[in-house]
Amino acid sequence: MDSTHLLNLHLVHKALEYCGIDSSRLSGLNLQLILIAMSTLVIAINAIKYSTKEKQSRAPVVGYRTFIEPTFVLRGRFFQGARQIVTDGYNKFKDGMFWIRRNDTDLLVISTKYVDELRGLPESKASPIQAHIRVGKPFLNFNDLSCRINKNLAGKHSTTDLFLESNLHTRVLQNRLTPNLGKLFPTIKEELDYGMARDLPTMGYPLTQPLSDDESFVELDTYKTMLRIIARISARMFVGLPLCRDEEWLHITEHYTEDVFTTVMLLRMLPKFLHSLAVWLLPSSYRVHRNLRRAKQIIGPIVKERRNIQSQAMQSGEERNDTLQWMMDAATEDEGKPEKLAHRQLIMTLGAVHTTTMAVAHALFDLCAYPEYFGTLREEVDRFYNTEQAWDKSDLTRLVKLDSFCKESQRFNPPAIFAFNRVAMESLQLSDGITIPKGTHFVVPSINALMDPAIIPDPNKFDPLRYYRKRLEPEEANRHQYTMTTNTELHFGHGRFSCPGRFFAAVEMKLILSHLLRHYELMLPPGRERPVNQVADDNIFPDVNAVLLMRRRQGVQEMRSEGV
Ligand code: HEM
Repeated sequence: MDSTHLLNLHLVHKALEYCGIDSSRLSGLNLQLILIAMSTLVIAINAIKYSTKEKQSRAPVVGYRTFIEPTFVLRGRFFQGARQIVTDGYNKFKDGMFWIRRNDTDLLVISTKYVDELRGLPESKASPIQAHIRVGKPFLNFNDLSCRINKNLAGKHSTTDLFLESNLHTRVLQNRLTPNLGKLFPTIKEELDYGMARDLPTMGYPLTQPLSDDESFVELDTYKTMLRIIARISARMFVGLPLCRDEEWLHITEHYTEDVFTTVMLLRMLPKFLHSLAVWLLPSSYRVHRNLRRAKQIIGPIVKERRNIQSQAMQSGEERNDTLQWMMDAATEDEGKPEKLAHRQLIMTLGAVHTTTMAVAHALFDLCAYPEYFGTLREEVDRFYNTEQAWDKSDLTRLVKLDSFCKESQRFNPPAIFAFNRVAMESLQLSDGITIPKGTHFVVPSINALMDPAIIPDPNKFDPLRYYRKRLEPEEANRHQYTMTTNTELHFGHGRFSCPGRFFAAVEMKLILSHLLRHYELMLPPGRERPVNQVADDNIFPDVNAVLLMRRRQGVQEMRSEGV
């Protein structure tokens, strides 16, 4: 009799003793029969459990290299290798579901075919906020999957948990900022001009000096310069003058997001029970809290002063058109507390500034990597500049080639591998009978959908005018725009909770690109290729250190007195 068999018999003895049966009175054969019966029972119980489990739970886990690869190794590999792992899963299960293991959590990746039936669900059923913000509980509760999930932004540990309290900022972006973009256009452009004149490395804009043929190229620190310009424009919309030109405020808004992300990425590497301790030790977390404290000190008095002026017989003098004022107007008593309004300014900045900067940086890198498109885009931009009529937002919507370029650049360089992050707040029954259990964090592989030849022809070709060409068909003229979302074009989300700031982002982006196209020559440094994107888990970033070369463009005639 081998040692395993002995051990089994010993366990049978113990089990029988535990049940109050005197096992010494049973023969060896009986014991073996009992052993077989117990094993059969265990197998049967498991088989019943498996067959009655909801179909979804059987979704396969992708990424393991071999069946003996430890899960912590797979999670570690996901940090840099997410794209390949998800692509492998997509290629095998694109019409179904599969699990991926991230350092902090498991995500259920679902087919794009489910997006249409899920996109209208309310927060109480499929919650994006829970998926982005909430922090999982440190200890497991096997009855509630959500306890095992640490959400994308680690909630209170990164100070983003204010999102959970209410959606005041989203209401304001949807109801005030987006509908007023036309009216706000001159203000946006004024801030853009101010930023371009101050922050670009080539001075001399507006073109006061004649250009010489041999004017040399200078380096453009692409990401950092665009970040500053976009932080300025966002601040002008969010808090208005004079704070939007305050160096400390701009610094806070630029760095809050960076430090939140650094904190979140570091926390993901640690077990959850260490998070509360780690946030006290991480320098990035310290900076998050310091910037938040300072933001409250800065915004608090402004809110009080504005309220004082308003209460003095509503004589505010000029109408304030910024999100701080709109939030003050729309807030409930609790939402309107000065420290909460300050906090919300930073939360909104978190959604607005780096996302748009990344998109602009990617577009500039793509422009320089495909310089053959400079001519086509410049021709379109110049046509609009070379008229005497004043610029407005509708001019931007007529920049259809530039719009198409932005969309194609985003297709190749989205902000993340996944979109449509949701947590099932209750069991979700899908139309094909599959269930997503309560508490599951699910996502859609948006990057793969837009690289799938079944969805988009010749997907690996960078074709910046593909959407422009589609729009030449009369019935398609108003479709395929940068800001439009569908169940396969998900980089701004889709449906009820799609990005409320994307129309503002598109205005900023097209203004910046058309300004640069109009006034400057840009190129990659000789011998360099397009800067390679960086990845961290499912996030995708442009190379923040990559430089481009730029110089003023020759022979540009300014028709407009304001010198756009
Ligand atoms: C190119 C730039 C941008 C990209 C790629 C982007 C992308 C996204 C995505 C993917 C979502 C999640 C949608 C979902 O859950 O399904 C989102 C949400 C959000 N975005 Fe943007 N965004 C951009 C610019 C902006 C700007 C400029 C603002 C502010 C003015 C903004 C404010 C927000 C807010 C507040 C949310 C949360 C909405 C909610 O769940 O209530 N975003 N964005």
